[in-house]
Amino acid sequence: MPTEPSWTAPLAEAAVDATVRVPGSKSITNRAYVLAALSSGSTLVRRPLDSRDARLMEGALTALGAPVEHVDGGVRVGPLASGAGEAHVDLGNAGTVARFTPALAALGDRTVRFDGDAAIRRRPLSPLLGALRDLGADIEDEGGTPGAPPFTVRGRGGLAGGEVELDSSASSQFLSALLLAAPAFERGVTVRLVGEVPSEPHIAMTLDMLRRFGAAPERDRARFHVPAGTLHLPEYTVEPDLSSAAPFVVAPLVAGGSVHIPDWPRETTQPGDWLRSLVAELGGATVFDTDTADGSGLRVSGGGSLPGMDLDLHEVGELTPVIAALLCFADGPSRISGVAHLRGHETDRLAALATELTALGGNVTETADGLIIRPAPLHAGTFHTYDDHRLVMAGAVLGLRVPGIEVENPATVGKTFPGFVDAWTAMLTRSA
Ligand SMILES: O=C(O)C1=C[C@@H](OP(=O)(O)O)[C@@H](O)[C@H](O)C1
Ligand SMILES: C=C(OP(=O)(O)O)C(=O)O
Repeated sequence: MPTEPSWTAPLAEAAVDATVRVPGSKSITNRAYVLAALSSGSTLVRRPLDSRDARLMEGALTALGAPVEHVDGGVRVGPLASGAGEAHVDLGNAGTVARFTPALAALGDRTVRFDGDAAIRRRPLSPLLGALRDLGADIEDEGGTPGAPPFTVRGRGGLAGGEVELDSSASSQFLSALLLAAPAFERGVTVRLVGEVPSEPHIAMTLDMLRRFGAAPERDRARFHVPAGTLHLPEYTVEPDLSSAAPFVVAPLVAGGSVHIPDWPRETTQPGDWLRSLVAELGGATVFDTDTADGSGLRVSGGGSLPGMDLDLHEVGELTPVIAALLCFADGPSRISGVAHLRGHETDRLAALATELTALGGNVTETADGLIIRPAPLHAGTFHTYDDHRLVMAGAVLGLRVPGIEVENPATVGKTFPGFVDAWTAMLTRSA
């Protein structure tokens, strides 16, 4: 991964007062691309995310035989075309690519090798590969850790489908992967979940998007059934990424003032929408505004002191780094729980946050499934980011109140938000 000099996260010299446009949702963009590739006709995906993870998905689908074209108004993705031969898929450190694309290879007829960054080799995958094998996929481990990249999928031109058991407790993306590909199996797929699944909103997102593309998924508690069917949706417009919006949403709680985020959806399956209730619990306010010069969106305001919080983030785990940074400024102790699976994210996020916040003077301890954060004054220092985009965002939040926070390798935020540093700097420049 390319690295660059560290970035001194700017201090908020005044209350914030800014409009911030955030890029398209990673989770929605990469689902739309996968569903488009599984469809009978092409889909124009409007306002998609353009970032490392989105480009990796575009590259994966191209390698698997789907045409992907950047056109006026978005990205057009066409159906997967059959074709023999060998292909290679670069997973980078994109969970969505690593989890969503092996099933597509198993349904095709190429021999496809999957590998990516060193970090993706350590992230959980084997329960999904096991379920795909149970459904008839031919997947060969290549040395290393069994059930982890690198591995090779030998497509046999289709799979019958049927019923399969899945443990999706390490990542909701295993379940989403089977559900997204299910309509292309001859008999569809029925998944019986064992254990709990985190990130429930992302499962709702998968079911919602399947329906929009014409599938008929059904859920009965831990049993999911998606019948075989033909998908097609000529156009799909991607919502702004509400998890990428998280640092901007919490900025007024730390610095005072308000931030307007255009196009925040009134209804959404994105986990980031939960931030609206968090802001209210922390003494801030959110309002949907319709008549600003920048169009309709969400206005977030804050200003008072922050109480300590007891938060189970099981359903919204990807928000943890930014929330942990925010809670360092609370005037009472906080506990974050329900996120043991974050140890298998871009990095072990619980260990990384405890280490980095402690090094800056924080009183932060790791628990088995979360963090305990007690009030303590923070000081200047380097905030290491472990090639994790959300740690860059967390470092930026710390810098609002603590002078001299040096965020290491800020470019790694390009996984989901390539223009983050500029957008953050502009928010503070306009507000000063
Ligand atoms: O399906 C998705 O798009 C995602 C699901 C979640 O994964 P986990 O369930 O592994 O946390 C989330 O953290 C990730 O950022 C995106
Ligand atoms: C866990 C995350 O990413 P991925 O899609 O790589 O799992 C994340 O974005 O917080």
